[in-house]
Amino acid sequence: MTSPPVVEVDHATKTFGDNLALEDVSLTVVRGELVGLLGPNGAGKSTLISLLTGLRRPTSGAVRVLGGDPRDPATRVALGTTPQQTGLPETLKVREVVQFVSKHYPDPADADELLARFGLTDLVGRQCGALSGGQQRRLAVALAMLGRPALVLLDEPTTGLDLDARHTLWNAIEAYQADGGTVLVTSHYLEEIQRLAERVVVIDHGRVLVDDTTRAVIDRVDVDRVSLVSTDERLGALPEVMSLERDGEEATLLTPDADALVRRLVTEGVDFRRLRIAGASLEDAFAQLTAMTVPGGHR
Ligand SMILES: Nc1ncnc2c1ncn2[C@@H]1O[C@H](COP(=O)(O)OP(=O)(O)OP(=O)(O)O)[C@@H](O)[C@H]1O
Repeated sequence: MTSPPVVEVDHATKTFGDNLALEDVSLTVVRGELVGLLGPNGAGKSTLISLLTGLRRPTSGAVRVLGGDPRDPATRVALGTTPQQTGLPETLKVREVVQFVSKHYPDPADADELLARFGLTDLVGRQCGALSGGQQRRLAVALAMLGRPALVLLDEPTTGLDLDARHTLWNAIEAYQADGGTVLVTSHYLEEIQRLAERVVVIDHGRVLVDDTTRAVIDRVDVDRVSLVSTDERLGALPEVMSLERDGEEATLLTPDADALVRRLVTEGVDFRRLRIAGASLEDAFAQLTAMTVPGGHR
């Protein structure tokens, strides 16, 4: 018998009064996938996650996690989650919270190993209220993985973290996936999703715009990113330039044809130095995809 997908969202719609937060969303995630869930503010990401954690019920359609109803405790025991806001008991020590959470699961992970993975070993005797925001965030994600869940849902896990703490988290998330875990992660840091996720689901105005491999999503945008140092006023008006951002003398522009742009710079006698050309990023793809939608969910 084949096991059911880890996540199955089947034509799910969620309304809050007149507000259509999700419209006819369908999504399947199988074991071992690490999927990035992207969308602008208010797109419906947190609503979708709340359906998967069983905190909310779809207005119509169905949501199943490991073949079961996520509102059923027997299903939820296989689910780890980190909400956007971290709420840890202030006066409990890290060790105590870990023991407490651990007791809720039939086959918890080795706590020492998990804490080491998240760089928290030296903090086990510290009260949660005395942890920095970044340490609390790391602990929250570690707790989400403590019960050896088949699926973890991470809503903005690295918001507010410094680069070191983000790297620690990324490595821990990858280690969890390497152990066979399945991850659905939202983030406003698109370079993070580009690094972690093999697959990206973009939602906007409550609808799935794109569901594809990260590589394929990036390849949809046929643009190059060109950076150079130049004060020339004509840059933004060149026909090969789609968009231009300036940071002092540093200019970053998007172009559909970097070769043609470079030829143009030379023939027009534009003064420039430190020219660098890179392919499009997930951020470029995301900007282009979501710019194509208008409020109301029409494409
Ligand atoms: N409890 C609620 N009552 C009424 N409307 C809600 C409720 N929760 C969410 N919404 C609305 O549903 C839509 C989707 O919101 P949601 O929080 O899912 O978006 P999001 O993609 O997670 O946004 P963000 O990136 O800002 O967290 C928004 O229009 C929001 O205002």
